[in-house]
Amino acid sequence: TPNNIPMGPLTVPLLGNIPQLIGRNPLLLFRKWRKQYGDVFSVYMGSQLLVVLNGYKTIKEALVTRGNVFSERPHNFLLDKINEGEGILFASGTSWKRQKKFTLNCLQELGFGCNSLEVCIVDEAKILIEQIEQNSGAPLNLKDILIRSVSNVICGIVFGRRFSHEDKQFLEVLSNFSEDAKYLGNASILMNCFPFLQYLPGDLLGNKTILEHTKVFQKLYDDLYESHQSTLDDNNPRDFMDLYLTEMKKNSTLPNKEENTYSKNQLKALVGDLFGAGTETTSTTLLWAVLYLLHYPDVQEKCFDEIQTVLGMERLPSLDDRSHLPYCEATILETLRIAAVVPLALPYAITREVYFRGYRIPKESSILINLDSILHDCDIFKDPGVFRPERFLDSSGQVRKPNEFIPFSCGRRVCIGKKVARMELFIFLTTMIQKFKFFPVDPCHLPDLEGNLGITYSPKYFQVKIVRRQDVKS
Ligand code: HEM
Repeated sequence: TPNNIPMGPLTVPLLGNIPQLIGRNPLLLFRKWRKQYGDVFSVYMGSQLLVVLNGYKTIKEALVTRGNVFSERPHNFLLDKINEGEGILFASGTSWKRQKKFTLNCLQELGFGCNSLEVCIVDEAKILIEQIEQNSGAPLNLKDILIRSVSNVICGIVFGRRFSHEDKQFLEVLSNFSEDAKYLGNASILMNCFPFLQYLPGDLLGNKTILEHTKVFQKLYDDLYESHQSTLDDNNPRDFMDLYLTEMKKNSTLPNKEENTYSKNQLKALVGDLFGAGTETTSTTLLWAVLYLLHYPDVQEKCFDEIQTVLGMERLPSLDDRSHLPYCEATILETLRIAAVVPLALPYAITREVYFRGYRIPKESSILINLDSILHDCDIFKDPGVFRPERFLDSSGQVRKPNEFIPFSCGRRVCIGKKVARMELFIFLTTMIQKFKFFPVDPCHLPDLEGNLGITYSPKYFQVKIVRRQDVKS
């Protein structure tokens, strides 16, 4: 290729590879292009070069061995407008490093991996069960209920409170986040390549809707910010917001203003990131789990039998049960693998020219980390399209995770929420399986296993019939 840039499919003038991608599942195309062009290939969105990295060795070499080069995010037209480069998800440089480190420490302090967060998740699981019970036996859109439960866990961490499933403001923010996640992937990529699209009449790409939604979130955030400010006790932090406000106060006395990366706007961006990154991902994984259980009823029964043997029907699952429920754990791992909920991680940027695996990657190129290429690699996971939890069990029935299993990515940008996500997935899923049995609404037409790619890869809309275990006729 000219100038030793990675090879890739033929491009159309001005549009690059957009015509091949429109209306198709990019993940399937990327699988095909990997076979044709190898583990490092190029795709053009307009004139913008995206280098797609595939396979465990290549991705690990980039994100871990050369993590100093592969750790920045590209400018994103929409998110720059919303977050002004602050927060974690789409921030870069010193500000990102400080905010990520601080957030990780806070999450640790607030009970990541220890009891208080677990209590919050178990309480939320009880409410989830009540919500499902109200609709037992009728076709149900489980997605909305799951989003409310999962985001209440984030609310507990960030604001120290939960919201009722009927709270109008809460419901509006959640429905906005869901809609934004659908639009964000396509809208922001296209708008980055063709900024003039923002001036088109109407709102074909959803950019105007997304910006409108930020106002609703801003109102909720402002209310909670004020109430935290007025009741703050530096010595008794109640939640993430309190910890941040205390740190902000400390930093405001720094003589060198450049050093201070703590601000009200920065906090708003962080809260938005924790919601955005923590809610859609985890609830979508749970939804995929239910969808796969509909397709693989034997797996559902094995999980139920294991739970019944270890816990019975009454005692609710807790994190201590994880090691005693290896088949359930393996089912969660298999869902994280097969669903690949964040299949292309988040885009990376190269801020200077880089030589990688013999190729030249020009400055300002974007990099896509194709996690799907690992999680569906048939050399690592035999028959990758088959849902088989046993692949995560060793010969003695204990959980076994290969190093290549990285649904949360790796290196400096690794997901900060992977512990909390794993806790939620375990408690929510095992509690639901203990109490209910999932049935397809129409046994002759199971919901589609091919999903939609936005920022996450999510199932197409489906309903499920959920029946209380005690009401199931054997
Ligand atoms: C099943 C659930 C989840 C999955 C599969 C998942 C996966 C990922 C992936 C693949 C990335 C991209 C890393 C990269 O760019 O290389 C990421 C980033 C991130 N995740 Fe998660 N995540 C999940 C849940 C959560 C939760 C619960 C939180 C918050 C509590 C969270 C917070 C974040 C943040 C803040 C980042 C950005 C990290 C950075 O840019 O430095 N995630 N996640």
